[in-house]
Amino acid sequence: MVVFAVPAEVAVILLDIEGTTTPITYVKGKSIPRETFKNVFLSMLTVGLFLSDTLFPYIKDNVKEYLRAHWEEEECQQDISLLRKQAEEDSNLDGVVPIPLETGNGEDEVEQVIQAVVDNVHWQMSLDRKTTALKQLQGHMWRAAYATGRMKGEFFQDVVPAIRKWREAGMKVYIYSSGSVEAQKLLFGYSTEGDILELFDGHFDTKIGHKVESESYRRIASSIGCSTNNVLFLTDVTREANAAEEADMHVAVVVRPGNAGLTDDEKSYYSLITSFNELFLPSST
Ligand SMILES: CSCCC(=O)C(=O)COP(=O)(O)O
Ligand SMILES: [Mg+2]
Repeated sequence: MVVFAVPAEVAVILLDIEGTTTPITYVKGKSIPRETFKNVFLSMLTVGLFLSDTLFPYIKDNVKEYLRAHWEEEECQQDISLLRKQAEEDSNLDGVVPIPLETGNGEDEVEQVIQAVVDNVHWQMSLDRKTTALKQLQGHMWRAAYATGRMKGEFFQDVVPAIRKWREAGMKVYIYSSGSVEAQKLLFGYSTEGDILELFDGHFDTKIGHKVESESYRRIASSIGCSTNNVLFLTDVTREANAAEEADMHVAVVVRPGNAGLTDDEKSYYSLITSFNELFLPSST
């Protein structure tokens, strides 16, 4: 087993979600050929099993219905204002879908605005954008899906036992994901392992800054009340690892089944782990 020796100055472990604690297939869905899907689906029905939904496909399939059902609510209107503002900022990007203002001109107009929001969300998701506006709407949509048990957070099997061990060793554990803090709390609060929110000392999302900008990692350390070199950041994305390292955090790149491949240069430059069990804490001697 490869071992990553955690430097003695590290007191905080900061975790990414997608590709680090949680399979990418749970976030983005599985691309299964139609025929295979039909067969799997039929055999699941036969044995009375049903898979829980995965995050992004749920949004794509349900966004229109959600907007229609929640249109009059303040929270939904705030989400749309934020998406509209983001679309204005994106006006120079190829394929952007602007979101018109509603002027109170009847149901047809509402349907047109809803369709624009749906198209904008689909466009952003096709590019896997991590805008705060998109992530905020997604978080609100997942709330009902988790609460009804239609969705349950999933983790690689080493994740929860390792975090418990780190905490027993005195480490603080935080999450930093592009998913909104609300969405993070749903994932860990309604999971296949039950409610495990108590395992985390706090959560950060893109409101603190984007994950590929080093300033975000300085802000996180300052918000935790420690120096950046007291933090070890675990992520599957080397651009994020690079930004954290630039801010003087320690980093290890997590290699999981289904993650994007790394170049030879990335493989030789970064410390790589394939399981949280490969972290060796100073106190575990
Ligand atoms: C609460 S998890 C939602 C996942 C998500 O929306 C996402 O964009 C994943 O980003 P990450 O920063 O965890 O890789
Ligand atoms: Mg990730």
